[in-house]
Amino acid sequence: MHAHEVNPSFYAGSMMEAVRTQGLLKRFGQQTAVAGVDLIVPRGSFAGLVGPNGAGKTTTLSMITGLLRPDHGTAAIDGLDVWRDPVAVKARIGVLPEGLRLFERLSGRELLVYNGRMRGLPKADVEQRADELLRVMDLGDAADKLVVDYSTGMRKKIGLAAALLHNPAVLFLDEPFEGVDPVSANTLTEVLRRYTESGSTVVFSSHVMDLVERLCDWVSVMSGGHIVAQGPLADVRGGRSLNQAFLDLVGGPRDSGGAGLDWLGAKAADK
Ligand SMILES: Nc1ncnc2c1ncn2[C@@H]1O[C@H](COP(=O)(O)OP(=O)(O)OP(=O)(O)O)[C@@H](O)[C@H]1O
Repeated sequence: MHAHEVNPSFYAGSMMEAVRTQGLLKRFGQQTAVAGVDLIVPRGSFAGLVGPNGAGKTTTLSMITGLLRPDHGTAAIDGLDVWRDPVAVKARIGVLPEGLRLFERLSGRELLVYNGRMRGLPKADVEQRADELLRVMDLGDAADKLVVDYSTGMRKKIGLAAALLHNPAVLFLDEPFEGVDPVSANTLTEVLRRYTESGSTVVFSSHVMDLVERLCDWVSVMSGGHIVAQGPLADVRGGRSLNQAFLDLVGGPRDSGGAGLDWLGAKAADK
């Protein structure tokens, strides 16, 4: 089937799903980064996308969020095709991308107000939401500081606040907890839990299995550009810890970790 020919049952079937991709494929030169991915995320899920470095998670999320055009395949959000209906899709999603770029010369508050106004929200609503988000994210004291002076964790939090401001139906987060302190991580978790309990959907990529196990009710595991397991957390775990399931699924540890590093460590110097 051609990249843009879609089986009509694809959209009918995808109405109950927040995200559904079919045969999503992306090559960079000779390398196939994403090799025909069928990602499914039911509505209201707290979904984790996990996989080793280079598995294709970021590339997949970029194609689903309209940032990178797929070579083949389709992606739908709430039954709407991402690449045929980009405006409607972008109104429904919030994105915290990897390596987030922010307007550095705005204050945190200005950044939120700018985002909200760009989304077409009325000024009074934007200001009220911005205030609440700044307070919940514990950025109240930094609200009028320039983003360029924010720490890594503060940048994640302001990025997440910006992604939430228009109350999207589906929120995509690439490594949202990286660099975030434990207290703030707890706050973020609470905010996201409340958000999914109301029927909205979170999809986040992470390498931290304990976190995924604790937060997620749905997991997709990627390896080498493919989905190697996907479903409710309990099914993917299959009675193991998620970490063990992950190691079993992606074939690690590739060797026992230390082989070939005889020179490494204090004992080597004694030899
Ligand atoms: N713009 C690009 N140009 C060339 N190769 C790329 C590009 N983006 C990604 N790749 C390659 O595609 C593969 C998948 O990368 P991707 O960033 O999607 O993986 P990932 O699962 O998000 O990895 P990580 O967990 O390390 O962030 C990698 O081998 C990477 O080198």
